[in-house]
Amino acid sequence: MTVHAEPVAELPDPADYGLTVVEAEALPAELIALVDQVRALADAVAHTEADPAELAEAGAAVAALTERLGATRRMTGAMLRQRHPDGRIEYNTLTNLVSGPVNPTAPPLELTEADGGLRGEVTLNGTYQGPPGLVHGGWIAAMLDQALGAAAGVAGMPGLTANLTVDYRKPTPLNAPLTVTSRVTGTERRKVFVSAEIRHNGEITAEGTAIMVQIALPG
Ligand SMILES: CCCCC/C=C\C/C=C\C/C=C\C/C=C\CCCC(=O)SCCNC(=O)CCNC(=O)[C@H](O)C(C)(C)COP(=O)(O)OP(=O)(O)OC[C@H]1O[C@@H](n2cnc3c(N)ncnc32)[C@H](O)[C@@H]1OP(=O)(O)O
Repeated sequence: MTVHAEPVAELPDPADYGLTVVEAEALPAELIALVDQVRALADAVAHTEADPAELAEAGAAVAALTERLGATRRMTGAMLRQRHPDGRIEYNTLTNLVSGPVNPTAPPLELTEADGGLRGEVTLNGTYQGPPGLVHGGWIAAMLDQALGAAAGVAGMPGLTANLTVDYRKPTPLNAPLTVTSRVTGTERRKVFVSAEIRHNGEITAEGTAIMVQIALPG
């Protein structure tokens, strides 16, 4: 494959695209803890057999909390900036569906640099269910897409997914540790070729490849 694309010398600052930037260390620990509580709440709601009176009471309590927390609201596209001790800077959308630290719908999947790419561990609860006891195929694709996009991003070539291919090799279990890995495999003009896998007990359950097209620099 011809290699033409160049990592951007310095990642574009999302503020130059008109986006709010939040420093990772500015996120209150209480917010992270609340997000975790809401994840557990979603799982409890999805599986509860509580009686109608208790459900009505819980619904009213949640509605009151929603109103209270909704009173102050960040912009939708806010970006998270992480400054690493070695000077590297990483950006992610704060409420990213797969790995946003303040999105209760996102599992706590943190991808960190390893073996020339990215690696992360995640255990998915029953709210990610497709077939009984198994992770939903659309969610598997979402996790692969994120790992693929983030691999291009940390390599200094952030872009949008133009094309995504997923192969489901084995059923991916719920409530079991999964490993997600990804890396850049090549570049051609603005195209960045990436590949990723999800493993359980060392065996690949799903793998994907994508073409990410590098975003245009502001201005
Ligand atoms: C807003 C930015 C804020 C600042 C950000 C700063 C830092 C961010 C850093 C890191 C971010 C980190 C992590 C993000 C992680 C994950 C996010 C998950 C990924 C997603 O969730 S992302 C959402 C879904 N995604 C879309 O919403 C894309 C919709 N789409 C489009 O926006 C356009 O479609 C686009 C831009 C893709 C291309 O449009 P375009 O006009 O720019 O480029 P063009 O068409 O000229 O194509 C150029 C070359 O790509 C080839 N090409 C194009 N399409 C192809 C296809 N389908 N298959 C095969 N090849 C294809 C052409 O053939 C040509 O190839 P060649 O060079 O060989 O001619």
